[in-house]
Amino acid sequence: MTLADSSTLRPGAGTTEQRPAPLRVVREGGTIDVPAAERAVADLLSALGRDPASPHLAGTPRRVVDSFAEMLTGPSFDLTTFPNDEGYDELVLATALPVRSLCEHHLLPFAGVAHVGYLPGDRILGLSKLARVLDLLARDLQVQERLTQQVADWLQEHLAPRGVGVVIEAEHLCMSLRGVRAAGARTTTSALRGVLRDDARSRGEFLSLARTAA
Ligand SMILES: Nc1nc2c(ncn2[C@@H]2O[C@H](COP(=O)(O)OP(=O)(O)OP(=O)(O)O)[C@@H](O)[C@H]2O)c(=O)[nH]1
Ligand SMILES: [Zn+2]
Repeated sequence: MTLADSSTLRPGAGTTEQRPAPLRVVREGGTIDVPAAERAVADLLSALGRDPASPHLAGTPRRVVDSFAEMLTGPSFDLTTFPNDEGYDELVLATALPVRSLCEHHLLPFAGVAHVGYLPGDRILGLSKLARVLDLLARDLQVQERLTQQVADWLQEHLAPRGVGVVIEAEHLCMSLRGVRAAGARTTTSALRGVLRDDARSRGEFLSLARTAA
């Protein structure tokens, strides 16, 4: 199935100097050809030696395509920001945000938590939007490293904070349920930008808070 790459998330039009409109975060393209996808799942069942016409499997192509559609498309939202009138200049950190994504190698889920923080510049972000950006970028065929970097780069570009930090800890079913079967193994990735990357004290504070939250 074809979905637009996460890099096609883009702001909507319309900002003014005095009262910026929120950026509309949308996903371009990525329409799923449902009948073709259902045929492909039925073909896969046949190729695996199963009878897709059996009463037990008759609804399976539809359910599989519904599941992929849910995991690969996400709702648009407004990236609401507020002026940082009080000049808040310490870390804003959201911890234990749920992450669910699909490994692009095996089409199996990986899931865990993310800790996403930023050092505000001129604007602060509606807190829920950290989770929404993460969720939308995660609804894709991914590797954990790319997802981690995409969240950091996207926030750096659209919020223009002084720094961004993202840590993701996840379990990959392709690694725990099959293959090497390392049940319970977790993978940690991080992406740091701006002051959180360049300043040792800020970097240490962010990583230690993220570690405490783990
Ligand atoms: N770097 C990275 N690798 C991943 C991620 N998700 C899955 N993989 C790995 O992708 C690799 C694919 O390797 P292959 O050797 O082609 O696949 P495979 O034969 O199924 O490998 P095994 O999983 O070792 O059985 C595996 O090592 C997976 O563990 C991810 O998010 N990041
Ligand atoms: Zn995998």
